[in-house]
Amino acid sequence: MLSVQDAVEHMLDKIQAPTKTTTIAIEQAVDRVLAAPVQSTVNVPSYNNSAMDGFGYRAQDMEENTSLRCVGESLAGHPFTGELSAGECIRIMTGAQVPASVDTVVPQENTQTLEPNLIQINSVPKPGANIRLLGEELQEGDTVYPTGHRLTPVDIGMLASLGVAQVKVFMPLKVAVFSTGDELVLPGQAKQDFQIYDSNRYVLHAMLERMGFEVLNLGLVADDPALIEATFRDAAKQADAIVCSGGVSVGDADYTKDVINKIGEVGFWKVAMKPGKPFAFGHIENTWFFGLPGNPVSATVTLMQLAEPALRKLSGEQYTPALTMSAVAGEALRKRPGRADFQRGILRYEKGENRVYSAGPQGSGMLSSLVQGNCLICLSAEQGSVEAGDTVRVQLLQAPVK
Ligand SMILES: Nc1nc2c(c(=O)[nH]1)N[C@H]1C(S)=C(S)[C@@H](COP(=O)(O)OP(=O)(O)OC[C@H]3O[C@@H](n4cnc5c(N)ncnc54)[C@H](O)[C@@H]3O)O[C@H]1N2
Ligand code: MOO
Repeated sequence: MLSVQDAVEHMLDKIQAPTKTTTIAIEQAVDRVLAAPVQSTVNVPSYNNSAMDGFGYRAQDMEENTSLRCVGESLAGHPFTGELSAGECIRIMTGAQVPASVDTVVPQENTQTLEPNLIQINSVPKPGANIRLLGEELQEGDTVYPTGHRLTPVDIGMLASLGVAQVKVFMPLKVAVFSTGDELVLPGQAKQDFQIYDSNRYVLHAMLERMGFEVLNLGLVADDPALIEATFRDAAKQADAIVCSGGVSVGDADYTKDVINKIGEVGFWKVAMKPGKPFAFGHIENTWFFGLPGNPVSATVTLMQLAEPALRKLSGEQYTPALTMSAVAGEALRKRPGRADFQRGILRYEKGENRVYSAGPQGSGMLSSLVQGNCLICLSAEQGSVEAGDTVRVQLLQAPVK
Protein backbone atom coordinates (compact mmCIF):
# COMPACT_ATOMS: atom_id res chain seq x y z
CA MET A 1 0.00 0.00 0.00
CA LEU A 2 1.30 3.48 -0.86
CA SER A 3 1.95 5.97 1.90
CA VAL A 4 -0.04 9.23 1.79
CA GLN A 5 3.10 11.13 0.81
CA ASP A 6 4.02 8.68 -1.97
CA ALA A 7 0.45 8.76 -3.29
CA VAL A 8 0.48 12.57 -3.46
CA GLU A 9 3.94 12.61 -5.05
CA HIS A 10 2.87 10.01 -7.62
CA MET A 11 -0.12 12.14 -8.66
CA LEU A 12 1.84 15.40 -8.70
CA ASP A 13 4.47 13.70 -10.85
CA LYS A 14 1.93 12.60 -13.45
CA ILE A 15 -0.16 15.74 -13.57
CA GLN A 16 0.89 18.76 -15.60
CA ALA A 17 -0.33 22.35 -15.29
CA PRO A 18 -2.90 23.36 -17.93
CA THR A 19 -2.00 25.34 -21.03
CA LYS A 20 -5.26 27.12 -21.86
CA THR A 21 -5.34 30.68 -20.59
CA THR A 22 -7.56 33.72 -20.75
CA THR A 23 -7.24 37.37 -19.79
CA ILE A 24 -9.85 38.74 -17.43
CA ALA A 25 -10.64 41.85 -15.39
CA ILE A 26 -9.29 41.76 -11.84
CA GLU A 27 -12.83 42.08 -10.44
CA GLN A 28 -13.52 38.61 -11.86
CA ALA A 29 -10.19 37.10 -10.85
CA VAL A 30 -10.60 36.07 -7.22
CA ASP A 31 -9.72 32.36 -6.77
CA ARG A 32 -8.30 32.20 -10.29
CA VAL A 33 -4.73 31.03 -10.90
CA LEU A 34 -2.20 33.32 -12.58
CA ALA A 35 -0.85 31.98 -15.88
CA ALA A 36 1.92 34.60 -15.99
CA PRO A 37 3.90 36.39 -13.30
CA VAL A 38 2.83 39.89 -12.33
CA GLN A 39 5.63 42.44 -12.28
CA SER A 40 5.14 45.88 -10.89
CA THR A 41 5.29 48.67 -13.47
CA VAL A 42 5.27 51.29 -10.72
CA ASN A 43 7.15 52.09 -7.53
CA VAL A 44 5.08 51.74 -4.37
CA PRO A 45 4.75 54.34 -2.99
CA SER A 46 5.23 56.17 -6.26
CA TYR A 47 6.19 59.41 -4.47
CA ASN A 48 7.44 60.34 -1.00
CA ASN A 49 4.36 60.96 1.10
CA SER A 50 3.44 61.79 4.64
CA ALA A 51 2.42 59.05 7.09
CA MET A 52 0.75 61.59 9.40
CA ASP A 53 -1.38 64.70 9.46
CA GLY A 54 1.02 67.36 10.70
CA PHE A 55 3.77 69.69 9.54
CA GLY A 56 6.65 69.06 7.14
CA TYR A 57 9.98 70.83 7.58
CA ARG A 58 13.76 70.55 7.15
CA ALA A 59 15.37 68.64 10.06
CA GLN A 60 18.46 70.88 9.96
CA ASP A 61 16.31 73.85 11.04
CA MET A 62 15.64 72.25 14.43
CA GLU A 63 19.21 73.05 15.52
CA GLU A 64 18.29 76.74 15.56
CA ASN A 65 14.72 77.03 16.68
CA THR A 66 11.73 74.77 17.21
CA SER A 67 9.14 77.26 16.00
CA LEU A 68 8.57 77.48 12.27
CA ARG A 69 6.64 79.72 9.92
CA CYS A 70 3.97 77.82 7.99
CA VAL A 71 4.13 78.85 4.33
CA GLY A 72 1.68 76.52 2.61
CA GLU A 73 0.06 73.12 2.59
CA SER A 74 0.19 69.76 0.84
CA LEU A 75 -3.02 67.74 0.69
CA ALA A 76 -3.49 64.26 -0.80
CA GLY A 77 -4.08 64.98 -4.48
CA HIS A 78 -3.02 68.64 -4.13
CA PRO A 79 0.76 68.87 -3.65
CA PHE A 80 2.69 71.90 -2.41
CA THR A 81 4.60 73.26 -5.36
CA GLY A 82 6.91 75.76 -3.65
CA GLU A 83 10.24 75.28 -1.91
CA LEU A 84 10.94 75.69 1.80
CA SER A 85 13.50 78.17 3.07
CA ALA A 86 15.22 78.13 6.46
CA GLY A 87 12.78 78.28 9.39
CA GLU A 88 9.71 77.36 7.31
CA CYS A 89 7.27 74.48 7.36
CA ILE A 90 4.14 73.40 5.53
CA ARG A 91 0.92 71.88 6.76
CA ILE A 92 0.82 68.33 5.35
CA MET A 93 -1.79 65.56 5.42
CA THR A 94 -1.50 61.78 5.45
CA GLY A 95 -0.79 60.52 1.93
CA ALA A 96 0.08 63.98 0.58
CA GLN A 97 3.23 64.37 -1.49
CA VAL A 98 6.27 65.48 0.49
CA PRO A 99 8.05 68.21 -1.47
CA ALA A 100 11.79 67.77 -2.16
CA SER A 101 12.67 70.52 0.31
CA VAL A 102 10.95 68.72 3.23
CA ASP A 103 12.65 65.79 4.95
CA THR A 104 10.70 65.29 8.20
CA VAL A 105 7.07 65.36 9.30
CA VAL A 106 5.90 66.02 12.84
CA PRO A 107 2.39 64.82 13.80
CA GLN A 108 0.12 67.73 14.63
CA GLU A 109 -0.54 66.51 18.17
CA ASN A 110 3.14 67.17 18.94
CA THR A 111 2.84 70.82 17.89
CA GLN A 112 1.14 73.99 19.04
CA THR A 113 0.02 77.01 17.06
CA LEU A 114 1.62 80.06 18.68
CA GLU A 115 0.17 82.58 16.24
CA PRO A 116 -1.60 82.08 12.94
CA ASN A 117 1.09 80.45 10.77
CA LEU A 118 3.65 80.18 13.59
CA ILE A 119 4.03 76.58 14.71
CA GLN A 120 5.89 75.40 17.79
CA ILE A 121 7.21 71.83 17.69
CA ASN A 122 6.92 70.42 21.19
CA SER A 123 8.40 67.01 20.60
CA VAL A 124 10.98 66.92 17.82
CA PRO A 125 10.91 63.64 15.85
CA LYS A 126 14.02 61.98 14.41
CA PRO A 127 15.16 63.45 11.09
CA GLY A 128 13.33 61.67 8.25
CA ALA A 129 10.45 60.62 10.51
CA ASN A 130 6.90 59.99 9.27
CA ILE A 131 7.73 59.92 5.58
CA ARG A 132 6.84 56.91 3.41
CA LEU A 133 9.59 56.77 0.84
CA LEU A 134 9.22 56.24 -2.89
CA GLY A 135 9.65 52.52 -3.70
CA GLU A 136 10.04 51.43 -0.07
CA GLU A 137 7.37 48.74 -0.46
CA LEU A 138 7.88 47.69 -4.08
CA GLN A 139 10.10 48.80 -6.91
CA GLU A 140 9.31 48.94 -10.60
CA GLY A 141 10.17 45.53 -12.11
CA ASP A 142 9.75 43.58 -8.85
CA THR A 143 7.88 40.28 -9.24
CA VAL A 144 4.81 40.61 -7.08
CA TYR A 145 3.23 37.24 -7.94
CA PRO A 146 4.67 34.18 -9.65
CA THR A 147 2.81 32.04 -12.18
CA GLY A 148 0.63 29.57 -10.31
CA HIS A 149 -0.47 31.96 -7.59
CA ARG A 150 -4.16 31.69 -6.75
CA LEU A 151 -5.59 35.14 -6.22
CA THR A 152 -7.18 36.04 -2.88
CA PRO A 153 -9.39 39.08 -2.22
CA VAL A 154 -6.36 40.96 -0.85
CA ASP A 155 -4.41 40.13 -4.03
CA ILE A 156 -7.13 41.77 -6.11
CA GLY A 157 -6.58 44.93 -4.04
CA MET A 158 -2.81 44.66 -4.48
CA LEU A 159 -3.22 44.36 -8.26
CA ALA A 160 -5.50 47.41 -8.25
CA SER A 161 -2.91 49.34 -6.21
CA LEU A 162 -0.34 48.57 -8.91
CA GLY A 163 -2.65 49.87 -11.62
CA VAL A 164 -3.18 46.38 -13.07
CA ALA A 165 -6.68 46.12 -14.56
CA GLN A 166 -6.48 42.67 -16.17
CA VAL A 167 -4.61 39.44 -15.49
CA LYS A 168 -3.76 36.35 -17.49
CA VAL A 169 -5.16 33.28 -15.74
CA PHE A 170 -5.59 29.60 -16.51
CA MET A 171 -9.01 28.49 -17.67
CA PRO A 172 -10.89 27.16 -14.62
CA LEU A 173 -10.53 23.47 -14.03
CA LYS A 174 -13.67 21.50 -14.92
CA VAL A 175 -14.36 18.74 -12.43
CA ALA A 176 -17.17 16.22 -12.94
CA VAL A 177 -18.71 14.83 -9.76
CA PHE A 178 -21.05 11.94 -9.21
CA SER A 179 -22.07 9.41 -6.56
CA THR A 180 -22.51 5.71 -7.11
CA GLY A 181 -24.73 3.42 -5.07
CA ASP A 182 -28.11 1.70 -5.37
CA GLU A 183 -28.89 2.69 -1.80
CA LEU A 184 -28.73 6.42 -2.52
CA VAL A 185 -31.68 8.77 -2.90
CA LEU A 186 -31.81 12.52 -3.31
CA PRO A 187 -32.49 14.73 -0.30
CA GLY A 188 -36.13 15.79 -0.42
CA GLN A 189 -37.25 12.46 -1.87
CA ALA A 190 -39.14 9.69 -0.12
CA LYS A 191 -36.80 7.04 1.21
CA GLN A 192 -37.20 3.42 2.22
CA ASP A 193 -35.55 1.80 5.26
CA PHE A 194 -32.68 0.30 3.28
CA GLN A 195 -31.88 3.57 1.53
CA ILE A 196 -29.81 6.59 2.56
CA TYR A 197 -29.57 10.13 1.32
CA ASP A 198 -26.66 10.96 -0.95
CA SER A 199 -24.49 13.35 1.04
CA ASN A 200 -21.03 12.89 -0.49
CA ARG A 201 -21.86 14.65 -3.74
CA TYR A 202 -23.06 17.70 -1.80
CA VAL A 203 -19.91 17.91 0.30
CA LEU A 204 -17.64 17.30 -2.68
CA HIS A 205 -19.45 19.78 -4.94
CA ALA A 206 -19.23 22.53 -2.30
CA MET A 207 -15.58 21.83 -1.47
CA LEU A 208 -14.55 21.75 -5.12
CA GLU A 209 -16.34 25.02 -5.79
CA ARG A 210 -14.51 26.61 -2.86
CA MET A 211 -11.25 25.44 -4.41
CA GLY A 212 -12.15 27.59 -7.40
CA PHE A 213 -13.14 24.83 -9.83
CA GLU A 214 -16.09 24.61 -12.21
CA VAL A 215 -18.15 21.67 -11.05
CA LEU A 216 -20.11 19.52 -13.46
CA ASN A 217 -22.58 17.65 -11.28
CA LEU A 218 -23.60 14.38 -12.94
CA GLY A 219 -25.88 13.24 -10.15
CA LEU A 220 -26.49 9.75 -8.86
CA VAL A 221 -25.43 6.63 -10.71
CA ALA A 222 -26.71 3.18 -9.83
CA ASP A 223 -24.40 0.22 -9.14
CA ASP A 224 -24.54 -0.93 -12.76
CA PRO A 225 -21.28 -1.30 -14.71
CA ALA A 226 -22.88 -0.19 -17.99
CA LEU A 227 -24.34 2.96 -16.42
CA ILE A 228 -21.10 3.72 -14.58
CA GLU A 229 -19.14 3.27 -17.83
CA ALA A 230 -21.50 5.58 -19.72
CA THR A 231 -21.19 8.21 -16.98
CA PHE A 232 -17.39 7.98 -17.01
CA ARG A 233 -17.30 8.32 -20.81
CA ASP A 234 -19.60 11.33 -20.67
CA ALA A 235 -17.56 12.91 -17.83
CA ALA A 236 -14.25 12.29 -19.61
CA LYS A 237 -15.55 14.10 -22.72
CA GLN A 238 -16.49 17.21 -20.77
CA ALA A 239 -14.18 17.51 -17.78
CA ASP A 240 -10.49 17.75 -16.88
CA ALA A 241 -10.99 15.56 -13.84
CA ILE A 242 -13.58 13.21 -12.40
CA VAL A 243 -14.25 12.90 -8.68
CA CYS A 244 -16.69 10.17 -7.72
CA SER A 245 -17.48 8.40 -4.51
CA GLY A 246 -18.34 4.82 -3.71
CA GLY A 247 -17.72 1.48 -5.35
CA VAL A 248 -13.92 1.45 -4.94
CA SER A 249 -13.73 -1.32 -2.34
CA VAL A 250 -13.94 -5.09 -2.79
CA GLY A 251 -17.70 -5.58 -2.49
CA ASP A 252 -19.80 -7.43 -5.05
CA ALA A 253 -21.24 -4.15 -6.34
CA ASP A 254 -17.99 -2.17 -6.35
CA TYR A 255 -17.52 -1.58 -10.09
CA THR A 256 -15.74 1.76 -10.28
CA LYS A 257 -12.19 0.45 -10.54
CA ASP A 258 -13.08 -2.31 -13.02
CA VAL A 259 -14.75 0.21 -15.30
CA ILE A 260 -11.73 2.55 -15.19
CA ASN A 261 -9.46 -0.41 -15.93
CA LYS A 262 -11.63 -1.22 -18.94
CA ILE A 263 -11.86 2.24 -20.50
CA GLY A 264 -8.77 3.87 -19.00
CA GLU A 265 -6.07 3.02 -16.52
CA VAL A 266 -5.93 2.78 -12.73
CA GLY A 267 -2.60 4.27 -11.64
CA PHE A 268 -2.86 3.13 -8.04
CA TRP A 269 -5.45 1.84 -5.64
CA LYS A 270 -5.26 1.83 -1.83
CA VAL A 271 -3.38 4.24 0.35
CA ALA A 272 -2.15 3.50 3.88
CA MET A 273 -4.49 5.95 5.56
CA LYS A 274 -7.49 5.92 7.82
CA PRO A 275 -10.09 6.83 6.84
CA GLY A 276 -9.85 6.39 3.10
CA LYS A 277 -7.80 3.28 2.34
CA PRO A 278 -9.54 2.25 -0.91
CA PHE A 279 -8.88 5.56 -2.75
CA ALA A 280 -8.17 5.03 -6.47
CA PHE A 281 -6.34 7.27 -8.94
CA GLY A 282 -6.17 6.90 -12.69
CA HIS A 283 -7.21 8.41 -15.98
CA ILE A 284 -9.50 8.00 -18.94
CA GLU A 285 -7.55 9.41 -21.86
CA ASN A 286 -6.70 12.98 -20.79
CA THR A 287 -9.14 13.15 -17.90
CA TRP A 288 -7.81 12.34 -14.44
CA PHE A 289 -9.86 10.11 -12.20
CA PHE A 290 -10.10 10.30 -8.40
CA GLY A 291 -12.18 7.49 -6.95
CA LEU A 292 -13.08 8.33 -3.38
CA PRO A 293 -14.35 5.72 -0.93
CA GLY A 294 -18.08 5.85 -0.25
CA ASN A 295 -17.98 6.33 3.51
CA PRO A 296 -18.74 10.04 3.99
CA VAL A 297 -15.76 10.85 6.23
CA SER A 298 -13.44 8.86 3.97
CA ALA A 299 -14.70 10.70 0.88
CA THR A 300 -14.15 14.11 2.51
CA VAL A 301 -10.75 13.31 4.00
CA THR A 302 -9.38 11.72 0.81
CA LEU A 303 -10.57 14.72 -1.18
CA MET A 304 -8.61 17.01 1.15
CA GLN A 305 -5.49 14.89 1.63
CA LEU A 306 -5.11 13.20 -1.76
CA ALA A 307 -7.21 14.66 -4.55
CA GLU A 308 -6.95 18.34 -3.60
CA PRO A 309 -3.16 18.73 -4.08
CA ALA A 310 -3.44 16.98 -7.46
CA LEU A 311 -6.45 19.02 -8.57
CA ARG A 312 -4.75 22.24 -7.55
CA LYS A 313 -1.70 21.36 -9.65
CA LEU A 314 -3.99 20.42 -12.54
CA SER A 315 -5.59 23.86 -12.29
CA GLY A 316 -2.16 25.47 -12.64
CA GLU A 317 -1.69 26.32 -9.00
CA GLN A 318 1.72 25.96 -7.40
CA TYR A 319 1.53 23.12 -4.90
CA THR A 320 2.12 24.04 -1.29
CA PRO A 321 1.36 21.43 1.35
CA ALA A 322 -1.53 22.28 3.66
CA LEU A 323 -0.47 24.14 6.79
CA THR A 324 -0.40 22.15 9.99
CA MET A 325 0.30 23.30 13.52
CA SER A 326 1.33 21.57 16.69
CA ALA A 327 -1.00 21.01 19.58
CA VAL A 328 -0.88 19.16 22.85
CA ALA A 329 -3.20 16.16 23.05
CA GLY A 330 -5.71 17.01 25.77
CA GLU A 331 -6.57 13.34 26.10
CA ALA A 332 -5.28 9.94 24.98
CA LEU A 333 -6.02 9.01 21.33
CA ARG A 334 -6.15 5.39 20.26
CA LYS A 335 -4.26 4.37 17.13
CA ARG A 336 -2.67 1.27 15.69
CA PRO A 337 0.61 1.49 13.72
CA GLY A 338 0.24 0.76 10.00
CA ARG A 339 -1.82 3.56 8.39
CA ALA A 340 -1.63 7.35 8.71
CA ASP A 341 -4.64 8.45 10.68
CA PHE A 342 -6.64 11.63 10.24
CA GLN A 343 -8.72 11.73 13.39
CA ARG A 344 -11.34 14.40 13.76
CA GLY A 345 -10.41 16.69 16.61
CA ILE A 346 -11.52 19.80 18.44
CA LEU A 347 -8.72 22.34 18.72
CA ARG A 348 -8.92 24.94 21.47
CA TYR A 349 -6.53 27.54 22.78
CA GLU A 350 -6.37 26.81 26.51
CA LYS A 351 -4.02 28.00 29.23
CA GLY A 352 -1.62 29.51 26.73
CA GLU A 353 -1.34 26.54 24.36
CA ASN A 354 -3.14 24.78 21.52
CA ARG A 355 -4.87 21.71 22.89
CA VAL A 356 -6.68 19.13 20.86
CA TYR A 357 -9.36 16.68 21.93
CA SER A 358 -11.09 13.89 20.05
CA ALA A 359 -14.27 15.00 18.29
CA GLY A 360 -15.93 11.78 19.48
CA PRO A 361 -16.60 8.45 17.75
CA GLN A 362 -14.35 8.13 14.72
CA GLY A 363 -16.34 5.82 12.44
CA SER A 364 -15.72 6.68 8.80
CA GLY A 365 -19.46 6.73 8.15
CA MET A 366 -20.06 9.36 10.85
CA LEU A 367 -20.18 12.73 9.19
CA SER A 368 -21.03 14.22 12.60
CA SER A 369 -17.37 13.77 13.62
CA LEU A 370 -16.49 16.30 10.91
CA VAL A 371 -19.32 18.55 12.05
CA GLN A 372 -18.22 18.48 15.72
CA GLY A 373 -14.53 18.69 14.85
CA ASN A 374 -12.66 21.75 13.65
CA CYS A 375 -9.44 19.99 12.71
CA LEU A 376 -7.84 16.76 11.60
CA ILE A 377 -5.29 15.26 13.97
CA CYS A 378 -2.63 13.97 11.59
CA LEU A 379 -0.94 10.88 13.03
CA SER A 380 1.87 9.17 11.11
CA ALA A 381 1.55 5.63 9.79
CA GLU A 382 4.31 4.34 12.05
CA GLN A 383 3.07 5.68 15.34
CA GLY A 384 0.78 4.02 17.84
CA SER A 385 -1.54 5.54 20.41
CA VAL A 386 -1.07 9.06 21.71
CA GLU A 387 -0.88 9.81 25.44
CA ALA A 388 -2.46 12.92 26.95
CA GLY A 389 0.25 15.61 26.93
CA ASP A 390 1.98 14.33 23.74
CA THR A 391 2.50 16.86 20.96
CA VAL A 392 0.62 16.14 17.70
CA ARG A 393 0.15 17.92 14.35
CA VAL A 394 -3.28 19.24 13.43
CA GLN A 395 -4.73 20.65 10.23
CA LEU A 396 -7.62 23.09 10.45
CA LEU A 397 -10.71 21.96 8.58
CA GLN A 398 -11.65 25.46 7.51
CA ALA A 399 -8.51 27.02 6.10
CA PRO A 400 -8.17 30.56 7.47
CA VAL A 401 -8.92 33.31 4.96
CA LYS A 402 -5.57 34.81 4.06
N1 LIG B 1 -13.88 -6.54 2.89
C1 LIG B 1 -13.60 -5.24 2.92
N2 LIG B 1 -14.61 -4.39 3.02
C2 LIG B 1 -14.36 -3.06 3.06
C3 LIG B 1 -13.02 -2.60 3.00
C4 LIG B 1 -11.99 -3.53 2.85
O1 LIG B 1 -10.81 -3.19 2.79
N3 LIG B 1 -12.32 -4.83 2.81
N4 LIG B 1 -12.81 -1.26 3.09
C5 LIG B 1 -13.77 -0.51 3.82
C6 LIG B 1 -13.52 0.88 3.71
S1 LIG B 1 -12.17 1.45 4.57
C7 LIG B 1 -14.31 1.75 3.05
S2 LIG B 1 -14.03 3.40 3.11
C8 LIG B 1 -15.45 1.30 2.28
C9 LIG B 1 -15.34 1.92 0.89
O2 LIG B 1 -16.24 1.32 0.09
P1 LIG B 1 -16.70 1.84 -1.33
O3 LIG B 1 -15.88 2.96 -1.78
O4 LIG B 1 -16.81 0.68 -2.19
O5 LIG B 1 -18.09 2.49 -0.98
P2 LIG B 1 -19.49 1.80 -0.89
O6 LIG B 1 -19.33 0.39 -0.50
O7 LIG B 1 -20.25 2.15 -2.06
O8 LIG B 1 -20.05 2.59 0.36
C10 LIG B 1 -19.45 2.58 1.62
C11 LIG B 1 -20.42 3.25 2.62
O9 LIG B 1 -20.60 4.59 2.28
C12 LIG B 1 -21.96 4.91 2.03
N5 LIG B 1 -22.07 5.83 0.90
C13 LIG B 1 -21.67 5.57 -0.35
N6 LIG B 1 -21.91 6.63 -1.14
C14 LIG B 1 -22.46 7.57 -0.37
C15 LIG B 1 -22.94 8.89 -0.61
N7 LIG B 1 -22.88 9.42 -1.84
N8 LIG B 1 -23.46 9.58 0.40
C16 LIG B 1 -23.53 9.02 1.64
N9 LIG B 1 -23.07 7.80 1.93
C17 LIG B 1 -22.57 7.07 0.95
C18 LIG B 1 -22.57 3.57 1.68
O10 LIG B 1 -23.92 3.53 1.88
C19 LIG B 1 -21.79 2.63 2.61
O11 LIG B 1 -22.33 2.66 3.90
O12 LIG B 1 -15.48 -0.08 2.18
C20 LIG B 1 -15.22 -0.79 3.39
N10 LIG B 1 -15.41 -2.18 3.16
O1 MOO C 1 -10.82 3.71 5.38
MO1 MOO C 1 -12.49 3.53 5.13
O2 MOO C 1 -12.15 4.84 4.16
O3 MOO C 1 -12.14 4.01 6.77
O4 MOO C 1 -13.94 3.73 5.96
